[in-house]
Amino acid sequence: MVRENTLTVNDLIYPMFVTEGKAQKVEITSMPGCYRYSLDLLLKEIAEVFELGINAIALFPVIPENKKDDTGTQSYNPDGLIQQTVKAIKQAIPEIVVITDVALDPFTSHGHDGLVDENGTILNDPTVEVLVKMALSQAAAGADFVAPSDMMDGRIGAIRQALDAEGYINVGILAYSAKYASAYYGPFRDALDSAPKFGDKKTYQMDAANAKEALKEIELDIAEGADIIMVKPALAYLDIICRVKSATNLPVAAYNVSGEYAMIKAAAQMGWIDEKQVILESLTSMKRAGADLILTYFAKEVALMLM
Ligand SMILES: NCc1[nH]cc(CCC(=O)O)c1CC(=O)O
Ligand SMILES: [Mg+2]
Repeated sequence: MVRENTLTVNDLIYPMFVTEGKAQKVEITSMPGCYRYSLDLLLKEIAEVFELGINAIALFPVIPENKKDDTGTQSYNPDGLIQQTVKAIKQAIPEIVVITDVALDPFTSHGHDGLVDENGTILNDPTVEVLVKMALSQAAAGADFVAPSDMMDGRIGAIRQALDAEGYINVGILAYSAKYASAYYGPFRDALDSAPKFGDKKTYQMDAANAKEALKEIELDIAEGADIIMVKPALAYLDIICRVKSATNLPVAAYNVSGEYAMIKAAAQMGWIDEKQVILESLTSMKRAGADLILTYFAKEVALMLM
């Protein structure tokens, strides 16, 4: 009766990986229970999770090496993997909310989230121009939200302006506003073969030691038109979720990332923890910290647990 926070399936957004081809369901070694799906099987899985009450999915593409290049040109191909996938999902299940990732790393041969010069320096403004084209191509395909996970400065305002100018006034922006340069993304980068080929993402993702900086980042994205702001990762950043929640009335999302998922799976496989209880406790802690929405690879398992 006096419980203050209750995790529900409505809080969950399910990140899903799509790959080219047919009849593909390839498990991600470092993320047991997570798969790269080809579109035909992805649609079946989405129908299943929608039935379980999951109302929103976040899509991530697995792009073959031979389609990657230094400028991520496939990212804004109107007939690209993500664009085709969004169209097919909205045709099959129009009610499910489809959130697309806006960042160049799955599409660049170097694996960085943006364009880089010969010294490996990220080129913020030229990258924003490409991200705008990417977001427009996703909106044209039917995405409900575009989710810039790149951390370039000014990309939220530029994307908002471009979406509105092209008439996509109802396409929302889920901004990865406080995204840290985290080692917890390892398994995800395995899934997409997208680890940076040189250097790291510390020049554009945040320093894990900083909290006030997150408040500056969300302030900028809110002023630029973000509809939802995100803190990422989640479990080691509950204090950031809490500070951010107190600083805004916008919905706050938390991303329970691949490394957090993999750790629980590994400990559970060793028989060292009660997996279901640890999953529920971890996600409830994110809600307690202030998360209104949680992107989590546990979404389907939790939906089944909460039935
Ligand atoms: N920019 C791409 C992106 N979008 C989501 C994640 C990580 C998600 C996860 O680890 O679950 C990443 C990887 C990265 O920034 O390197
Ligand atoms: Mg920013």
